Amino acid sequence: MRLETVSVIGGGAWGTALAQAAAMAGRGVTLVVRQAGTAEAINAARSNETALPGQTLLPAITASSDFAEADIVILAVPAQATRTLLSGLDATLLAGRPVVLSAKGLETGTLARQSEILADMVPEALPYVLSGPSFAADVAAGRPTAVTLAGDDADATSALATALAGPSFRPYAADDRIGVEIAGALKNVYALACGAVEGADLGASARAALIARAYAEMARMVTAMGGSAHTLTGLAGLGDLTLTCTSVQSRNYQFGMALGAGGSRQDILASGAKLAEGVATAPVAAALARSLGVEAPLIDAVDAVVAGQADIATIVAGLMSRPLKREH
Ligand SMILES: NC(=O)c1ccc[n+]([C@@H]2O[C@H](COP(=O)([O-])OP(=O)(O)OC[C@H]3O[C@@H](n4cnc5c(N)ncnc54)[C@H](O)[C@@H]3O)[C@@H](O)[C@H]2O)c1
Ligand SMILES: O=P(O)(O)OC[C@H](O)CO
Repeated sequence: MRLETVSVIGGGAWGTALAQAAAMAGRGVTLVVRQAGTAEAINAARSNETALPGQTLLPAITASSDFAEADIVILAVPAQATRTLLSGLDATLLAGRPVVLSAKGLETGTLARQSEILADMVPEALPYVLSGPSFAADVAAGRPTAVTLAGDDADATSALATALAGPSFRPYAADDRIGVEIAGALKNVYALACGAVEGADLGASARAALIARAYAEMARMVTAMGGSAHTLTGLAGLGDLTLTCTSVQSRNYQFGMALGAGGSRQDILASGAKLAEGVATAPVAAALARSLGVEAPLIDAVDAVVAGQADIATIVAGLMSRPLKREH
């Protein structure tokens, strides 16, 4: 299959960074944004100053408000926007082509993973999931980054990984789309919790304990969903959980810090917080855990705090007084 040209749909931080990564890999790239004026501004400045300031875009990138035909399509809009986005695209331009899903979240209402949304909307597309520890600013600046790229056909996934790999961007091919998607969605929920630990000044020991118990909870969720817990030993699991749960640079972590300091979801959003996917995913993950019969006290805790149903002190007291049990 020809893998020369790439359309990245979504002109935010991540879409811009992935466009840059694809250009570094030698691909010809169209960065598809919603407004013609935005495309003109990006092309004129050779930079997407609103979404990813200070990054000069490579010459192989052209911004456009039209979705043109490409060998590889990368979707990089927020998880809650994927269905709307797909409903407005010409499905014939996606049929039989690799469509790389890069949003990290579960859909409100349907509880769907990103690739389930794609299967609903464009069943003829070939789904791939890209996830792992990767801040947009790092990727765009050419700092070393490694991610997981999961797809159903091993040879085709390796070929796609090769087409997107560059000197500073290293995709590892994998086959567990479910595990990778659940890991990417849940790490944002746990990053809210870890940020709250920092915001409430509960200490580095509490944060490390939280990360370890989050990993165990994530493994229960992935297994119940039909994925492999082994996937979590990789970049999309341990890698991204570590990055997002320990970095003030993470938007989910920042949102959690504000919650931990006593802010309400409404106030934090009103103060202009950046996209924090865990906020929408927490209640979906809690519903998913309930539907699967999976014990998920950490997801439930984040859900309760985000919904304003419990304060941090009450949540911590509740978690610390759960019946003692064996670790494994
Ligand atoms: N920023 C990162 O470091 C990073 C890294 C890995 C993954 N991600 C994931 O990428 C996804 C997008 O994040 P982001 O950082 O780019 O967010 P962002 O807020 O910077 O940008 C989101 C973009 O999506 C566009 N958009 C929203 N709804 C749309 C629609 N219906 N149609 C077309 N465009 C639409 C917005 O105009 C905006 O340009 C999230 O799921 C996030 O978890 C982000
Ligand atoms: O800034 P965040 O919290 O959305 O995290 C960005 C990436 O997902 C990190 O891998």
